[in-house]
Amino acid sequence: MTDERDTAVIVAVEGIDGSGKGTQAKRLAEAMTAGGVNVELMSFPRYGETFFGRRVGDFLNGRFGELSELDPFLVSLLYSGDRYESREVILEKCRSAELVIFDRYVPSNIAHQTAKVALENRQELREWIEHIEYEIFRLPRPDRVILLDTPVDVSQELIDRKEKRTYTDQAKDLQESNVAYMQKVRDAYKSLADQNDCWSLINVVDDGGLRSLGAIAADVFSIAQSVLGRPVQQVT
Ligand SMILES: Nc1ncnc2c1ncn2[C@@H]1O[C@H](COP(=O)(O)OP(=O)(O)OP(=O)(O)O)[C@@H](O)[C@H]1O
Ligand SMILES: Cc1cn([C@H]2C[C@H](O)[C@@H](COP(=O)(O)O)O2)c(=O)[nH]c1=O
Repeated sequence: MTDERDTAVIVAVEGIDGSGKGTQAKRLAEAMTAGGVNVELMSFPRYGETFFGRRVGDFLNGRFGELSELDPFLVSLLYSGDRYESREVILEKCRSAELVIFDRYVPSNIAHQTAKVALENRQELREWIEHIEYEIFRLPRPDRVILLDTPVDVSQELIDRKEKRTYTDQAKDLQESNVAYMQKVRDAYKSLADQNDCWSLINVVDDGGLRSLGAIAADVFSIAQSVLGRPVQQVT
């Protein structure tokens, strides 16, 4: 048995840095709570809360070297370690809530690390990460992954709007400042969404430019509601 989840439906909100994940995950939690759903929200990495989370912060501040110098197979372990240390908290939330929302989860590790390797090595790295996180660490799999698909130039502007982060004094960390890398991550995310039935893609930008937070939130709510399998009243 690899999945010790009890009853909670797990939704992971994903996307490149600055795509609005934190904002939309929080809005979804608030809207579902207002509609009477018992919700738990968790964000990864847990920078200040776990040993590995602090090491992720070190990595993103460049302590271990430049992106190109670091093997993504090994980098992925920092993030997996953060979730492994959080395993009891995750399982407790899955036992107590009806809906657990993750602002980034295992798919972030798959998209970000596979974007750093050649196309022919991606499948191996993806299976590596899934084996470690879901089989060895026995973390629950998400029921639905919601991808907020955002052009990199737009996400770069949105990162600039972010408040100061706890793990870095820099406006953009090691990965965020690398636009070419972020484009590869976007492509990796889109290809994962194409390949997996449990992924839903939401466009953050349309012909009119950046969509409003409310319009995107309505899409996110509708997907989460369908996974929950019951109507939830939307309190405005
Ligand atoms: N559709 C939008 N319209 C206007 N502002 C937005 C939109 N989406 C996000 N923002 C703003 O952009 C900034 C970044 O959003 P947010 O922190 O939610 O992104 P994120 O994907 O969680 O970023 P990261 O991965 O770097 O943590 C915030 O100030 C947020 O309010
Ligand atoms: C959870 C997780 C994250 N990452 C990457 C994605 C981002 O570049 C950073 C986290 O930055 P944020 O501003 O706090 O969202 O780390 C990853 O590669 N693997 C993961 O599991």
